[in-house]
Amino acid sequence: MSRSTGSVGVVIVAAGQGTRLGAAQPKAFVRLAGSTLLEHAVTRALGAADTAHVVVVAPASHLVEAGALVSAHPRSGDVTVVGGGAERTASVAAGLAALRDDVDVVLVHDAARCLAPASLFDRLVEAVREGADAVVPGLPVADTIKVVDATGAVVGTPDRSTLRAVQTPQAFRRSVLVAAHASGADATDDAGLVERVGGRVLVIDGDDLAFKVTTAADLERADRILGP
Ligand SMILES: Nc1ccn([C@@H]2O[C@H](COP(=O)(O)OP(=O)(O)OP(=O)(O)O)[C@@H](O)[C@H]2O)c(=O)n1
Ligand SMILES: C[C@](O)(CO)[C@H](O)COP(=O)(O)O
Repeated sequence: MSRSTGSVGVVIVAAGQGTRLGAAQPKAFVRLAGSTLLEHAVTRALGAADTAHVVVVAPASHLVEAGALVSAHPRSGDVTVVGGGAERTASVAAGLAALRDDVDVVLVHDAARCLAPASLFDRLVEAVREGADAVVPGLPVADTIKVVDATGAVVGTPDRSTLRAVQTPQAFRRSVLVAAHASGADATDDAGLVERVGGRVLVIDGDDLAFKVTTAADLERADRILGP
């Protein structure tokens, strides 16, 4: 494994509708302590030590609004806004295609995990720089997990100590992620695509702040964390 020395790019996917949140606008454009989820995510991504380029993937209906939000950031020149797809995987692919040529370490991040701190980005980049192809943050699970069949009957109880609840950002050597996306495989996260093509994925300690805003209760949790 060789050390990576090129630039770091971050793809922030923000093109989902946020159906489960039920807001009047797409989730990334909902406000939290005065800023949108998207702005919180962009600020933290650009706050990471090595971030050179950020690609924001926005809904086609909100490209102008996303551009206006990004333009307020002092480093707006390092941010590109593109349109997303119908599925998260298609949105990530659109973001990947817009990364600068000199980027060789890519982090894929959900705008919905808007409080993931810059320090988490830094730890992931370091792990790729040390030679890993794909590195994701994960937390131990608190519940016992059952595997069930279509009837609801339990078919297994995995050893909980081997399980991790995986977050974003997820970090990759660019060539590895591009190849995984080109394979046409399907997965609920980018690490899953790499796994499908036989790649090795490393899990490092996640961060409680990287939780996903999915429901109104999650938004309230984020609001409480940011305080008055
Ligand atoms: N077509 C899509 C679907 C999702 N996402 C992004 O992927 C991240 C994780 O998705 P999730 O939290 O499930 O968001 P939504 O799909 O918007 O939520 P819901 O399923 O409630 O509609 C979010 O930042 C979302 O904006 C995206 O860019 N493009
Ligand atoms: C990428 C992800 O956030 C990792 O936990 C998750 O898989 C996204 O899933 P969703 O169904 O698109 O919310």
